[in-house]
Amino acid sequence: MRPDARAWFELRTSSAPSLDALDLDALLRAKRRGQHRVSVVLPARDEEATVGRLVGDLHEHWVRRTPLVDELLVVDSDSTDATAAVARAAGADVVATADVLPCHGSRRGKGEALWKSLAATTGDLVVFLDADLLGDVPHFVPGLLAPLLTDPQVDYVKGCYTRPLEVDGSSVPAGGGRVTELTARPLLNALWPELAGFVQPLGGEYAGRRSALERVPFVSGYGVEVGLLVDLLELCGLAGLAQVDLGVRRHTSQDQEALGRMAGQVVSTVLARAGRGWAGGLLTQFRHDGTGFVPHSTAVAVDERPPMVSVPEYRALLDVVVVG
Ligand SMILES: O=c1ccn([C@@H]2O[C@H](COP(=O)(O)OP(=O)(O)O)[C@@H](O)[C@H]2O)c(=O)[nH]1
Ligand SMILES: O=C(O)[C@@H](COP(=O)(O)O)O[C@H]1O[C@H](CO)[C@@H](O)[C@H](O)[C@H]1O
Repeated sequence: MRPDARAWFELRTSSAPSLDALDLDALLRAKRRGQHRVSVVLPARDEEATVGRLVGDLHEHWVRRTPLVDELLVVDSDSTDATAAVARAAGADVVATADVLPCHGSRRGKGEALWKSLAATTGDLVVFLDADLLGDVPHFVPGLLAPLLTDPQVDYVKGCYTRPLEVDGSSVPAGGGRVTELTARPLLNALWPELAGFVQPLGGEYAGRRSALERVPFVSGYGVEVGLLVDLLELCGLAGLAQVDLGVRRHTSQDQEALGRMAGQVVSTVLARAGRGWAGGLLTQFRHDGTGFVPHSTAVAVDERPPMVSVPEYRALLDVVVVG
């Protein structure tokens, strides 16, 4: 690592305490002192199998028992299953991506759900968690919030963790984060070496100040995490970014072909931010049909939404919230 990345890694990497070691009173005092409002957002597409337990845990710990979270929102991203009903029954508010800022239409992708969530929440601190997380993860929320509640210089916090890989229902202790290890990390080291200290640049668990999040574009698909990292580096500087060790992160994994398409979106975003671009924006992959290889192409061109602060309807919403 370059000296600046190494210095950042030493200074801005912290560890989240376990739930029983957490000083909840101190956290709540910091929240009150800063007059903070906390929104937790779960983007979800077809997550009925996992979203209920996850939302139930979060609601029990951080809404019912301890008022750390003021809004718990699941953004239903074109689900075809019972994600919305399961999430609502477990205690979350639920909104369909298409129903937020409808005048701006609706695009496919995780980043679209995250962008729209800014117009569907009111917290000055926003926590994002994937909805396919497995295991006990309530400590992720205070872990991600702590740097924002205690250090005014920090605007954005990424979770980091070890990443087992779920294969055919069984879990192997390492091997997760395939796009991170095989695509994002080499590219970021090459093009933004100051970001080399991020352990999980693509991780789906992160938190930020609304004042920063609303000033950067949101890539509509899976390029959203790498896009946010590069754009927030520019907006906030490396000193404004932090990471917190959350322990272990397990989630439902996709197959290699799907991750190839995800990697295509990540590469497309990196090339766009590096001032290059992907001519044609098409990724060609191959399947074998028993007699020969069959090519099939997927569009991976970057599609992104502008900084939310530039959207008139969003500013009108904030005026209402401020006045109201
Ligand atoms: O179009 C999409 C794709 C994904 N997701 C959600 O974004 C999170 C991460 O997506 P996924 O699990 O597909 O990625 P992985 O974790 O496998 O990298 C999950 O909560 C998905 O339900 C979403 O809201 N809209
Ligand atoms: O980190 C990664 O390599 C990918 C794939 O993880 P796995 O190999 O399925 O554990 O997962 C992340 O990347 C996506 C794109 O940034 C994020 O949207 C996901 O939340 C995150 O899980």
